[in-house]
Amino acid sequence: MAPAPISSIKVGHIEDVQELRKVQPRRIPQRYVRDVTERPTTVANSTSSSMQVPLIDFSKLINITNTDQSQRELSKLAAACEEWGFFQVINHGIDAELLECIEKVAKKFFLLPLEEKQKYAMAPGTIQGYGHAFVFSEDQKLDWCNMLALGVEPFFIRNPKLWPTNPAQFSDTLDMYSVVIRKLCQMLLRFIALSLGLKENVFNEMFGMAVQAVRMNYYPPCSRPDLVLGLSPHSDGSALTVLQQAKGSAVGLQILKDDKWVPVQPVPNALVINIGDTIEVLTNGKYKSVEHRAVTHKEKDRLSIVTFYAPSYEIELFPLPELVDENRPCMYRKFNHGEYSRHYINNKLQGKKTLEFTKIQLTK
Ligand SMILES: O=C(O)CCC(=O)C(=O)O
Ligand SMILES: [Fe+2]
Repeated sequence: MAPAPISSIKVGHIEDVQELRKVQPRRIPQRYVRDVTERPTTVANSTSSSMQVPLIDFSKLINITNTDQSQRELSKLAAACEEWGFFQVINHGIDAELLECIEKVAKKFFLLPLEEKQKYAMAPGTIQGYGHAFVFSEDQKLDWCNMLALGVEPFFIRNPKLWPTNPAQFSDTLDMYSVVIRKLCQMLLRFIALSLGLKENVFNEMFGMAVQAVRMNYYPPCSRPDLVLGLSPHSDGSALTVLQQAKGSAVGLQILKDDKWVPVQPVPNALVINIGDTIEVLTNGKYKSVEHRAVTHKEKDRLSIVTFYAPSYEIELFPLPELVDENRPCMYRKFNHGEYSRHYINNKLQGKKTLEFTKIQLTK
C-alpha cells in the first residue's frame, strides 16, 4: 500500500527465517528473541482457548426472502463487530477451488530458493515485495515470518516488477482471487452499514477508488515458539481485512479480547474478517479494530493470505454524523486517508498505537 518509499533507513542484516530453519534449526538469533514482557506464553500474555470468534453465515445474510433469518444474522454481525471486531464468515459463496489455488501458489512461492524470492525483495522502508515490512532500525525485534506484500488496486499502486512470475500461475490466480475478495468486501460493507441502522450505500462514495493490497505471511516452524512472535501485535490500517488461514496450517492467529489472547481456530473454507482502523473511525469507535498477533509452532508451518480493503487515498475520514451525539461525542479528528496510510507504514507494528494519530483526547 506504500504510496512513496522512504530512504536512509538502516535495518542491518536480517536473517531469513526459512533459511535459518534449514541450516540451524535450533538457533534463534537475538533479533528474534522478544523481551520478556512481549513473549507469547508469559502470564501477562496468557491465552484463553475457551472463547470462540463468532461465525457469520453469509448465505443467511443475503437471503432476503427469509427476512427473519437475515435480520437475526445481521444482529449477530452487529454483535460480532461491536464485541469482537472479528468474525469468521462461512457460506460466502467463493469457490473452494479458488481458495485452494491461492494457497497453492503462495506456498509454492515461499518454498522457492531464497535467491529466487529475492528477485522480488522489499526495499527498506517500503512494504511491497518479499521481506520484512515495518522494520525501521537495527535494534528492532523481528517477526518470525516471511512476507510477500503486493498492492493490487487501484492500478497505480501495483508494482509489476514485484509480482512473482514463478510459480507461473501466481499473478493470474492472485488477480482472480482479488476480484472475488473485493466483491465480498463490498457486500460486507453494505451489511455493516445495515447492521448500524444506516443506509446500505453509506460507504459507497468513500470506496470509489478503494485500495486493495494483499499480504501473504509464511511462518516456518520455530524451535522456541515461547521466545518469538510470528507477527507483532497490531491493528490493521484497512477498513476491512479478509484473512485466509491455509489448510493444514498450525493455529497461529490470536486476538486480544478482555486482556486475553484468543486463538482463532481455523474453520474449513471460512474466511476471517476483521474491522480495521478506518471502520473504527467511521463508526466513532462503535465497531473497533482489535489488536491481533500471530504466534509460531514448534513443528508445523503456517500460511495466511490477507487482503486489506481500504477507502480511496484522497478521502477525508471522520466519524459518520449519524454515530455522533451527546452520549457519544466525536472521538476522532478528520484526516486524509492517504496521510493515514503513510503514517501507518512509517511506523512499526505496535498494538493500536497508530490510531492515536487521529484520536481526540476527551476531557471530562
Ligand atoms: O497470519 C495471521 O494470521 C495474521 C496476519 C495479520 O494480522 C496481518 O497480515 O495483518
Ligand atoms: Fe493484521
